[in-house]
Amino acid sequence: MASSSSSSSALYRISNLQNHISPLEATNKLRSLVKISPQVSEALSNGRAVVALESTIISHGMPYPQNLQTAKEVESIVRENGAVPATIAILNGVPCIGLNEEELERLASLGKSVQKTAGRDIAYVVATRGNGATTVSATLFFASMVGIQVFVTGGIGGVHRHANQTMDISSDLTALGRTPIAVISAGVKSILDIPKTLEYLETQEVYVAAYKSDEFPAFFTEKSGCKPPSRVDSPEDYANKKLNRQAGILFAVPIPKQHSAAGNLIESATQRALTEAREQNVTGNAETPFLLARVNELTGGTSLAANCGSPFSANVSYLINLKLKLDSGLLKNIFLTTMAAFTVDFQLCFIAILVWLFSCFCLSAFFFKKRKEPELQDCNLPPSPPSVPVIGHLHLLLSVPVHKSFQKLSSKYGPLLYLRALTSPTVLATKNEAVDVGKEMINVTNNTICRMIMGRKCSEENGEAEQLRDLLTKSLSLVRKFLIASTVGPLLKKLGISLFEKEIMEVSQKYDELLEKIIKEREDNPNKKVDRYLIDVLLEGCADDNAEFEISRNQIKALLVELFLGGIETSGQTTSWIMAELINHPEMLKRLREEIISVVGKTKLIQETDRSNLPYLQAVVKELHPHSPIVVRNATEGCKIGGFYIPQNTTMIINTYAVMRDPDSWEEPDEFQPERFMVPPSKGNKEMREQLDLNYIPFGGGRRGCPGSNLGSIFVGLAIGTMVHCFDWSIDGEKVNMEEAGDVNLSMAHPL
Ligand code: HEM
Repeated sequence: MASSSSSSSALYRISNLQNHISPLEATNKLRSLVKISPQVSEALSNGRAVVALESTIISHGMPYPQNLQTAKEVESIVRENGAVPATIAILNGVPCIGLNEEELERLASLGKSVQKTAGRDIAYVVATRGNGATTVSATLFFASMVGIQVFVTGGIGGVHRHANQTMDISSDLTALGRTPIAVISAGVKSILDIPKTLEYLETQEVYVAAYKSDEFPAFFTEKSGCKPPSRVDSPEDYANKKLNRQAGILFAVPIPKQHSAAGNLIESATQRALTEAREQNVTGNAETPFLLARVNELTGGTSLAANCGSPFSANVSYLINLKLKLDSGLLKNIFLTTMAAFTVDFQLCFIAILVWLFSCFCLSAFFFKKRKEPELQDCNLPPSPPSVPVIGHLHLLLSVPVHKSFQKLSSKYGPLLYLRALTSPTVLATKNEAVDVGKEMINVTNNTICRMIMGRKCSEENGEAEQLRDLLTKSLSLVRKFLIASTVGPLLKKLGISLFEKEIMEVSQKYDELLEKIIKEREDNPNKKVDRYLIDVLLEGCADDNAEFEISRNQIKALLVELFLGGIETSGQTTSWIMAELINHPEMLKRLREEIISVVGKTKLIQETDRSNLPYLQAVVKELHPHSPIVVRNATEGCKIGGFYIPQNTTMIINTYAVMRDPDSWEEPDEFQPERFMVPPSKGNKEMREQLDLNYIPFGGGRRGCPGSNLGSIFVGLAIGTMVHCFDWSIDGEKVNMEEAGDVNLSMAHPL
């Protein structure tokens, strides 16, 4: 059953990492942490059939809510066949065998922010209390641990085509070799090396049989050209194969006839992509991403999946449908990242530190006299909500989503709040800060930013794009940590605790490797004098002792990281929110489209120069959801704000979210009303326009305000304009779900 009380401590969980070294001990310890659903538990003790299901296909296979619907459909087919489904996943560090509706919904809606968890990752995800979607190898591990004997999955991994150079062999195969479970799958995809996969399974002593076929199926097609070691024709046959061995059994069930047409289409696209890869000499690690992307392009991704999504049949063939449906979804290549999992992990570590600090403080309060701060005693500090002894208001700073809890406090105590995290003072200023921003936001994609900086995009094919996205997600998860660290960090540093150093070092090392590669490529570019981008100018400055500016190689890298971080996620999220609002307000979408058509026409694409003639487009873009709900400043010296005294070294948290939703400043602040920004530039409205500018702070403000706001406004206007101009939009259900993910960046809880 669920974890013991001690297991809720992060340190305890982290100590579990050592079990990685000793798998047997790990298995025993993990068993005590596993949560088995009442249905699965009852079925196992009564000897009823239980079918294990993996969860990576839910989190990474399709977008929400399609994935939820499919997961439920699959479970109900298992039930219809008289067995109990046990979908396996790790939630908040607890391995769950069998998910209830709520858990399934959560997993599905978290999507790709859940860590894809193979066997080797289990200890890490559990120890850091993360959310993990189990792959074949991890599902095998948990299923066998609790005594489940059958596992149905879409497909298993295999030996990659260039494994002789790359050693890329899926751990699914070794896991099968050591786990005595019957795995039913649709075979192995032809982008893998099927003959070598079968060889490897033989080495692992895995019994392999094709179901009612003399050929081993290739996932999308009935035939792969490879002969399976054996064949089974009925469940009885299967039962006869179920010997008491220590290795797994793999049953490969060919795609059902009714789906073979769609399967053949995917297969022929795969074959074409393989030929192209050979022609273009794409090999090694670059080959699989190249093939997946190319097959996606050639098949149109989801349209094919929809064709394959017909009702599941009553026997094991349902898994083929599932496979097809999910895998086509996978090919869609949608990368949705949120920071939810990281938040959880961070909070846990922090709680552990807190417990320790609490003890230290109790002792110090007992043994040492409190230092007085006479200079503050007569000061008119801002109002302060009740605090908890020793930790002060730290619990408020850690609450999620922090901007909403601050907004509530401000509505009760006023625009300026004095908070104390341990001993560090913090001021929340939530009103009318003078800022000089207010330009529309823009969708600056990863590619656009990279192209502007270095003249080429980070390529999907060689994995660079994925690498960059991964680094951005990790960096953004560190942002929240930095926010907290900026309030309590100096104190902890004094106590010899360095927060997140290891994590920061890892991320920065990976950035360094990626950027070093890009910089070298630019340095070796023979056309660099003609074909000049930002990076070339910076590199020239670095190499030239007499240049107008001085910049080191490391500083160039830091600047590029800053631009990636500042421009990519912000623009992407902002665009999603705006588009979601427009879809929920079809009359506004219609008005915007009419404006664009009247200026641009129906046959041309919207250009940068059209923007000034599109006031409604500009207003729509301005009516955004602020991507960074809080920005932070530090008072380097004591000062007065709004009549209150702010002591030196106070961290000031500006709640842009609350300012942008302040009912004293905005009429109906929670409503999407682009019209509020359509104030005619006549003299009479000057004051009104100035007031609007003062209240409008989604780009922060002052010297550290966003330097990319202007640049962004050009491209994002174009992105929104183009999407509205060129496409019809419709969604499942009546409205887009506008729930906010509770995090430091305002992302959609249910990505559009
Ligand atoms: C819709 C798009 C964007 C939004 C909502 C946004 C928002 C913000 C916010 C709120 C800040 C913090 C400001 C403060 O502390 O006062 C910031 C900082 C920054 N932004 Fe943006 N930004 C966007 C686009 C861009 C783009 C396109 C770039 C450049 C390519 C960029 C580069 C930066 C940088 C480098 C900083 C750090 C500035 C500093 O610390 O001095 N941003 N952004």
